Amino acid sequence: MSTALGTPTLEDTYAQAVPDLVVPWAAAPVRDPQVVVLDEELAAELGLDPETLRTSGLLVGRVPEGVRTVAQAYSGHQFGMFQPRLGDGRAVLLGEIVAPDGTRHDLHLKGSGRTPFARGGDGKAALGPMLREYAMGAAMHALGVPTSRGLAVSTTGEKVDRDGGALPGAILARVASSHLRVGTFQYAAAHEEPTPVRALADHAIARHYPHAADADEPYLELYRCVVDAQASLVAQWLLVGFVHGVMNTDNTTISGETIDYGPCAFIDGYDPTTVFSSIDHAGRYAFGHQPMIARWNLARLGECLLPLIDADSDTAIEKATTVVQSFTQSYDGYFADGMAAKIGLAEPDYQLIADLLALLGTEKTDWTTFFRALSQGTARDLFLDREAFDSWAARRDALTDPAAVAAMDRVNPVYIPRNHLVDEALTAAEAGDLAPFHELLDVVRRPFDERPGLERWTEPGTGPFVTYCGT
Ligand SMILES: Nc1ncnc2c1ncn2[C@@H]1O[C@H](COP(=O)(O)OP(=O)(O)OP(=O)(O)O)[C@@H](O)[C@H]1O
Ligand SMILES: [Mg+2]
Repeated sequence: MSTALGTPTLEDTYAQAVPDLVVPWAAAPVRDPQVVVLDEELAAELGLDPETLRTSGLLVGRVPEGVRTVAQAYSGHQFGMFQPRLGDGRAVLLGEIVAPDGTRHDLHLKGSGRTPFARGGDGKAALGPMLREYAMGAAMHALGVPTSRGLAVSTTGEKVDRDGGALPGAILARVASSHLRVGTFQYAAAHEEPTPVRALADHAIARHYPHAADADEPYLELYRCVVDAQASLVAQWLLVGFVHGVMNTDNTTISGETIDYGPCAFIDGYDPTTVFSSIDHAGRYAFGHQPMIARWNLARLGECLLPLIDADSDTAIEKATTVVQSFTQSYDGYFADGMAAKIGLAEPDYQLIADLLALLGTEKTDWTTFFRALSQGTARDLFLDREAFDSWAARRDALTDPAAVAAMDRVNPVYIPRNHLVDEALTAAEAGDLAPFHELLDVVRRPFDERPGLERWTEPGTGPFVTYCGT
């Protein structure tokens, strides 16, 4: 069913394809909605009129009659422990929008009230974390990393209780190419009847990897595609210095987009052991662990697909194992290609890259600053042990013509959302001052152009490097 809604039309192909994986559910009514930020560029990409969006109430869940909004079921491994029933506890899927360019996008609300999946939660979200998700999605998009994106954040006029304090409540309207997660497959597989993994897999193929439908082994091809998309995604995270923070299987997408910006942050100094989340005591989701964890999560997806991959279970395991093992090689290739571009090489040199990482790790050199300094010829000044840098640099047979230097500057950002400045902007926003948040957005939306007056955005924080884990 699709329903006209002024300009946009909300479709529900997901709910139709897998009705057992959704619960019809409406967003809770909002007393006093105020749109705090709206991404007009994203609205335009979707063919939506910003003014209609601001006034129609759609951004807090007011949909025209006949639109069937749903909460989606999913399971997940959280910090390695399987939780059979998670799902949208505080979210609803409003529907799918087909943009003028023909691409399909979910429009989803986060913080829109309790659903049957809420368990103990209040169904709400606080303004700070929703603004964090909005800003991080905008930053990642500007950096060219596949991501879900905030369309808008609205305050609800109500307070939410967090850590004993009352914070402004908010709803994030989020756009993603879908909300299919590894955890969605886990839910379908764990609840055999009547939730068909096959129908879910067919929907995923049609939506994200249509060529797989024509492959000899469509479900194996689907698996291959997801493994490859995640290998590419996680390589891009490491290349920009991003730590997701909660890489549970329910936060791992089938599309290969980044989703759920909780306790996430960008590193300052290079240190693979960096952990930002205050709840990640064992460092499971540390910066340098992310490729290994992605592969672990993808193995969980493979388990769900086994019955579709081959009727003989040994054969299915053998085929799926080959695919998940290919993650490492794919990841290494994406990462090495990306590093070659960052340091101005025509071809990856694995040893040179490994030695650079060791060098940067020794002094915890600022990851973002280093690569821009390298193209400017000032990287040496960043090191205490300059001879160590000199001997590495002497081995680097870099491209030196101006076009090559400019190409480096197109992949190495000047500005990232430095964690201490993000926290500063969110604290101000929660106190009613949005100016620092708008500055943050302005900075991260143009990450590659150096601009005067933004020097403090290139300075690392002084720690402690823990993001607040508020929701
Ligand atoms: N305040 C809350 N009320 C109800 N359920 C919640 C609340 N906070 C989190 N949950 C649920 O806990 C689970 C894990 O939460 P997590 O923080 O990963 O997801 P999320 O951030 O709410 O959503 P998403 O993954 O879509 O970005 C999900 O099932 C989520 O819906
Ligand atoms: Mg989540």
